[in-house]
Amino acid sequence: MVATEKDPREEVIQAWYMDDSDEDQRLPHHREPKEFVSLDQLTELGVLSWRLDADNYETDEGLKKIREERGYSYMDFCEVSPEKLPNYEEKIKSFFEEHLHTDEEIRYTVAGSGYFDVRDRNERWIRVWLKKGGLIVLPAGIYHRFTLDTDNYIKAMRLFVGDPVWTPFNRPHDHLPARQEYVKAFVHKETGDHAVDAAA
Ligand SMILES: CSCCC(=O)/C(O)=C/O
Ligand SMILES: [Fe+2]
Repeated sequence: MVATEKDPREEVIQAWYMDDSDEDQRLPHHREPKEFVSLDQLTELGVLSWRLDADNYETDEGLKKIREERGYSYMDFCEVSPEKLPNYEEKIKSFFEEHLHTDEEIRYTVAGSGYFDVRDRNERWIRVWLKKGGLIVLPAGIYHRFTLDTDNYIKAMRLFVGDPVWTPFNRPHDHLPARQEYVKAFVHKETGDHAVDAAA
């Protein structure tokens, strides 16, 4: 892609640093002034992203290629809304608890939208807004959480390598190998000639 062309992913995936307010978790929570985070910055944290054709996911060659290359053999759908999700209040509360998984969390929005919040290297929350057509991979070991936005609806495809394990490990779970590997690969990694870490 030429530098002046807009990245098509940005139409369905946007990210920004969050404010510190306790208002409704479904609000955007932009800082003042707004502080956007690029998809390249997300990649630096291990968060990968694609834009796909959500109206044709059954036949989409782009999705097929990602699944083949990354070994995503398992697929199902998770619909989150007050009407569709059993035990909605309990589930939405647990999705918004800061947690990690010992495997990647792969979510592809085929309808609606929602916020996946991830911690950066300095423990600041980045809000990642995933709309229809956006696919993200959160790496194993990254602390994150999920909430609906004010439209109150998402239908997400969930992908996994082999039999799925959805277990959330609520923070703190720093001793888990998945967390230690994440920290080594993305928090304490060498960038240029100096190490960047949370204490910097
Ligand atoms: C839209 S998928 C529901 C959220 C979820 O599965 C999860 O693990 C969030 O971290
Ligand atoms: Fe999760």
